[in-house]
Amino acid sequence: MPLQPLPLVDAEIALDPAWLEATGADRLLLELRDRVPWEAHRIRLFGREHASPRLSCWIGDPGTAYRYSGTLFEPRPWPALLRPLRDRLQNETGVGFNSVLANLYRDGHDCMGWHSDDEPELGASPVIASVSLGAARRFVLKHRQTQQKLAIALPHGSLLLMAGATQRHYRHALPRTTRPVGPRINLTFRQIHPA
Ligand SMILES: O=C(O)CCC(=O)C(=O)O
Ligand SMILES: [Fe+2]
Repeated sequence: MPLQPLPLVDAEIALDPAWLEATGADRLLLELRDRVPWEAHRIRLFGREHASPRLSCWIGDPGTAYRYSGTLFEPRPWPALLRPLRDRLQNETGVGFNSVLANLYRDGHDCMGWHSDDEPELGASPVIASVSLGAARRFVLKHRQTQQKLAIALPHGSLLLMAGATQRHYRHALPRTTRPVGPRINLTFRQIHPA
């Protein structure tokens, strides 16, 4: 299924709900869960350090260190099973992704707060390719000025592409849920421009 553009002012965003076929997505979910060196990153919020409410791993080519929530993360090497995904994304988008932030949301308590992926090393108009595996969760975008909101379910095997001015005008979040949900892995492929 092709990427479908989502109607949202000041944004360039598109979704393919079934970018990966189901068995490939199943295998990726299980293997990533076992093989990625998941860490509880420390994040700084209002001057205090907390363990972030999810597990993460920063993966990338040498030279793609990433400053995020006040901490500098050195990249872990690419696991072999992510290379075909990165190559396919590069072929389909023309973007040379050199890094990926992997997040593991163990259950509905795990979440991600409001933010934009607008760190300077991502450049002026970052292209973010977000692949979701496992439990479908609600992803929410909110316009910085108008507060206009869009909520999208991100199903197993989906690809969400954010580009253009999306990060400038919108913040996004993955809210907590009280619904009983299984684990979810999200991969946000990025292009870091080394300083
Ligand atoms: O888990 C998601 O779908 C969102 C992840 C995200 O926003 C990020 O990694 O910056
Ligand atoms: Fe993000």
